[in-house]
Amino acid sequence: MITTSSVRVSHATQVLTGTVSLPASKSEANRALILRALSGQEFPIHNLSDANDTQLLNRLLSTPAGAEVSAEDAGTVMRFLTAYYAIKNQKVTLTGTARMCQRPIGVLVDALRKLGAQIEYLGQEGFPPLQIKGFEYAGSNQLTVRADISSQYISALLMIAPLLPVGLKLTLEGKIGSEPYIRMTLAQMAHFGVQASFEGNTITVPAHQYEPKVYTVESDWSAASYWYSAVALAKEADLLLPALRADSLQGDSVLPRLMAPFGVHTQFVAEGVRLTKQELQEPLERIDFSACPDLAQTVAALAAGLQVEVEMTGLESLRIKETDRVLALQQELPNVGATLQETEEGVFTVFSGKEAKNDPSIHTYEDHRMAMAFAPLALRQQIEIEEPSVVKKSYPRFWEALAAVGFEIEPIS
Ligand SMILES: O=C(O)C1=C[C@@H](OP(=O)(O)O)[C@@H](O)[C@H](O)C1
Ligand SMILES: C=C(OP(=O)(O)O)C(=O)O
Repeated sequence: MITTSSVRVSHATQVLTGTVSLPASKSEANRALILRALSGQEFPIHNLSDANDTQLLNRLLSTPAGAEVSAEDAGTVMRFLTAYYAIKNQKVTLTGTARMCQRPIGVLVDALRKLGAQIEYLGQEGFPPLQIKGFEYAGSNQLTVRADISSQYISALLMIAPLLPVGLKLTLEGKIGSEPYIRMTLAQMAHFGVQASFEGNTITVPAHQYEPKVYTVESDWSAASYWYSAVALAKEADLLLPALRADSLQGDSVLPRLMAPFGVHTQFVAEGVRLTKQELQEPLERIDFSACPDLAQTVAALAAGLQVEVEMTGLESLRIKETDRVLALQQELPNVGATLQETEEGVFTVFSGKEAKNDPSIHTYEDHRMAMAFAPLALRQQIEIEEPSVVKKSYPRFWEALAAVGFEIEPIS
């Protein structure tokens, strides 16, 4: 783990070959951990992510909850534990980093209150920290929730729904953002014996006991995106990304299709995926990130590196993630010769090919994806990334993995 204030990243040959070490998906791992805890049984979860988000949730679930619990900067931990502690009738104060206390949670708290949870806000209404005081079933088995802010509220409610006396009928209102994450939740619930139905905008979950069953977490497709970007920016590349599957539960497994126009060829092999270079395809279409918001920064930085123009939509949820990611991109892209401008309502265009700074330094705003999205640009010019330890949220061995395929990583104090 690099803990210096920044790292200087470069690559002498721009040729990438070898096997990349990928973390396991923190999304899948954190669902598996919550579902195991809700099952009340012990069973192995293989390939548990070493991401801080997952290690943190694992610790919090395997020790009795103290009076105050911190979800740190992990959205899934904050949202999933709010529902978990409520249904388990555990009295805790749930807090997080300063940024976490600016990330809304009102939709989830309102829904849990309707089900019978007693939850109070200790600071600003609608935001952590929360005091969870107990649960007394209110008799309702139908809820309507907004689906256009964060899918994590919906996943949190779905996972506890089978423990309610008669299950739950959840109606989703508005545009459904991050939908593949909702489907991932339902697929993992089905793995543990709970079959929900998702028809139109209504999800029906029966009351049912989760059944113990070994679970193996897939590698993280969001983390794979930085390698797709690296391949697109390299002169030559042949990389193996282990333990990724074509039949993934992760929405970010759209990468083979998304990255083909940027010159990356994906081949599914027995061990995972093999990435090689192919011709850049023109023209690049407008890309909608509402189903895969975690890929937006990767694509914006890559467009800057390739000096192409890209139109991006579906960025609404980026404003309430680890940082305001739209603003962070707008502030940092000019360092590498690009801008991000809202060209129509809801449409953001990366304009590139402007003059990049010499030895640019990228501020990362306590956001792992800012660090990882910009790092592959080192294949085109030396780049400094500030606060490199931020990657520990999802990909603690990111810098080591870059070094293993020829990137020079120089820690700077
Ligand atoms: O459920 C999950 O595991 C996640 C859902 C997404 O968040 P939103 O639903 O808030 O968009 C995604 O950005 C996040 O990294 C992980
Ligand atoms: C948005 C993210 O995480 P979370 O919302 O779980 O903090 C992310 O990992 O990009």
